[in-house]
Amino acid sequence: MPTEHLFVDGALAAADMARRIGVVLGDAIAARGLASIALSGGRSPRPVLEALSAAALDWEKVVVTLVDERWVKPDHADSNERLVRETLLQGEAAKARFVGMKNGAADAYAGQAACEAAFAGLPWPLDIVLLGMGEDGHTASLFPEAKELADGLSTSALTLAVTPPAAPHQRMSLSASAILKSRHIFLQIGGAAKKAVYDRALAGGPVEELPIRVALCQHAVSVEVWISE
Ligand SMILES: O=C1O[C@H](COP(=O)(O)O)[C@@H](O)[C@H](O)[C@H]1O
Repeated sequence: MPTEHLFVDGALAAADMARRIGVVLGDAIAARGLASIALSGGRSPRPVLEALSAAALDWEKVVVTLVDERWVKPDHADSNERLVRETLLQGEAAKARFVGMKNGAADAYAGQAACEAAFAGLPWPLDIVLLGMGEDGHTASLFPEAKELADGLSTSALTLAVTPPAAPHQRMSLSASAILKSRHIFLQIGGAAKKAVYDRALAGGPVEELPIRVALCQHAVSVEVWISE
């Protein structure tokens, strides 16, 4: 069962999540000399990343990467790399080592091998994988009904290319096995619609129906969830 942090206000939830991330990264640096975090994109993480950017950490010892990426140029409005650069990687936090998913290949499928090679060089297990969730139950870019979902749930590769059935842009995503190669999974759930999906996912059922169950219905990695109204 995940540890739930409940907030009436999304801004308070984001501030608390940023504080907790800072503690875990600081502890990792103290214990191992290095900290690592994989970040989700979309709308939800923005206030968390802005707050985290101000954390008093030895940022040169932090590796920042992505849980998923849209196959668009890094200056595109939908780029998760752009989100991370504009929010987290500012001031002292710009000293962190960023490893993105997008490369120069023409599409995500052609770019997967180079992305996989880059991700093989990350310090696994990652200290934190920060997940979001769509109202369809997708997490990272593991979408229900995507033709790549079965592969994403079973492959031992760290990454895979995905075409979302109903969302724009090809994606690169962490696989389920990579998400679980982590010391902590943190999840953001904002609003009543996502809370209803979260409750349904927790109740159990096929992971193919609600891929967020990759994180919620397992016992190998501790999961903390920040829930706001
Ligand atoms: O497409 C994506 O969606 C989910 C949820 O995004 P949000 O905008 O509803 O917060 C996100 O976790 C994922 O990383 C992103 O690429």
